[in-house]
Amino acid sequence: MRNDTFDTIVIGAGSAGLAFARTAADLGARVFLIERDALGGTCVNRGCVPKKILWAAGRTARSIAQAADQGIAESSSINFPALIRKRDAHIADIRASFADQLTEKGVTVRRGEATVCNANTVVVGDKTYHAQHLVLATGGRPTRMEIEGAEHLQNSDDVLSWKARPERLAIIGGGYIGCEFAAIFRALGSEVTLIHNGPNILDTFPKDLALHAQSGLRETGISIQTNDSVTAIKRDDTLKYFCKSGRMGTADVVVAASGRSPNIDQLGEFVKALKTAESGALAISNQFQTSCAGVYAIGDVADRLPLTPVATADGTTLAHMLHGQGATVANLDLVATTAFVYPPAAFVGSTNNAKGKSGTVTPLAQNVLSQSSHDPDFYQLIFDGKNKTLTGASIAAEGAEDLIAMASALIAAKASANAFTDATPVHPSFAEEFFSNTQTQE
Ligand SMILES: Cc1cc2nc3c(=O)[nH]c(=O)nc-3n(C[C@H](O)[C@H](O)[C@H](O)COP(=O)(O)OP(=O)(O)OC[C@H]3O[C@@H](n4cnc5c(N)ncnc54)[C@H](O)[C@@H]3O)c2cc1C
Ligand SMILES: NC(=O)c1ccc[n+]([C@@H]2O[C@H](COP(=O)([O-])OP(=O)(O)OC[C@H]3O[C@@H](n4cnc5c(N)ncnc54)[C@H](O)[C@@H]3O)[C@@H](O)[C@H]2O)c1
Repeated sequence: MRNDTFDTIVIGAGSAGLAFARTAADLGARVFLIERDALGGTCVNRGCVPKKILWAAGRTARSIAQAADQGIAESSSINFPALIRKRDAHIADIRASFADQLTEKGVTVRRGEATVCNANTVVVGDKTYHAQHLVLATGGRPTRMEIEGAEHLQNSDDVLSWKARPERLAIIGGGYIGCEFAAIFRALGSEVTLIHNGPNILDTFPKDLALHAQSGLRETGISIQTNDSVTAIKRDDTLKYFCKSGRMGTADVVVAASGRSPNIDQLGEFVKALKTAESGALAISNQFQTSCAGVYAIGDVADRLPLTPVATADGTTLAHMLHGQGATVANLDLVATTAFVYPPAAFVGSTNNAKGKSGTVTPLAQNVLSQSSHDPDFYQLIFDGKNKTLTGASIAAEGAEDLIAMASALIAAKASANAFTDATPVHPSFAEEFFSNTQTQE
């Protein structure tokens, strides 16, 4: 058997590419996986994992700072370099375990930058490889802002490789990344300004949840400038940023978190000619096929939802489609998501500002609990007006990133409003409050 010819070539060993390669190999396919950087891609090396470790440290710092309220003596000092060393060692272990798994499963891994010649041919360095199927799983990168002094900006890749914590931080963009970094670095002791170009942060989230998160971030001392943007950065003896509103600020670091762009352009002319969607990502069919037969796209490079669980699910599904008995494509309406602020803000399903949703949405219950606590909890349940089945949920509370998965399962099971009346939650608990309000406000 030729060692340059495979059943499938996969470009990119991030969440999507790894899921595809592992599953396809389990199904008996000969898989060739190309990666130019570290195994694990964005999520493991410069995304979810390093971010969540910092988030967990920030949560601990906040708990210690609030301990005095509970009669516990307060004392905290953060050794940032030690935290980063521990985090990076953990990430190195994950990468090593990926390498072992791929070897065990017989996936051929090639390190280097891939260029696509046609639907069946890929070049890495001076070698050419062939396959029946080609899977593009090249992910995305931070979008470069085109402003005066852009060379002074840092991005999420830079933030997650910092060895020291900046004292004064300005962040441009109030999406997931901007809000999470703002919350984390504030919790770790930095002075933070967040500059967002819309009327409120987290503008892809249900409005009430986004406003709740915004006021929570402000309460921690983060300065949030909405309907504003940075137009220029200048460095002389200090780093200065100039805003559209006329405001000016100084910071040790200015971070651009204004969005991400799919990695399409570096793959060669053949891929550049594939059809893209409005989002800029590759347009795909409901079988993940791009505009060229035999060429597939999964993960952030494809026009889906740029989240790890979607990349992983789609990679697994496509492997079953190409090398197994087929599989059902993950329903994006059931994908739960969380912004890791404090407390985490999570939602799933239809929202009061969801795009493309039809029918009536009736928020049955909405409440702010624990007025005396530092982090009031928030929830919102959306029921289909006619059938009173649960179609959406928002939660901002300690543990919301886990609770929201239960809401997703209830939506999948088409739970009715009665499910909340029939079930008896724990006392005293957050669930107790929102179950009983659902019952009384129906
Ligand atoms: C700061 C941050 C925090 C995040 N937090 C979360 C979170 O908490 N939860 C969540 O669900 N999602 C989160 N995300 C999003 C998540 O990381 C992505 O959705 C996910 O990693 C996408 O996986 P992927 O496999 O599509 O792409 P990637 O993981 O980006 O992998 C693509 C791989 O392709 C390689 N590649 C690209 N071009 C080539 C080429 N020409 N040749 C060879 N190799 C190539 C790249 O080096 C990379 O390793 C976060 C993202 C960021 C940036
Ligand atoms: N917890 C998570 O699941 C998580 C965390 C991080 C990232 N992600 C994924 O990564 C994707 C990218 O995240 P992101 O936060 O970079 O992008 P984003 O598109 O979610 O948010 C960017 C925000 O920046 C604002 N913006 C753009 N240009 C601006 C400017 N010039 N001035 C001020 N504001 C500006 C936009 O209005 C937008 O709200 C997300 O959509 C998400 O899918 C997920």
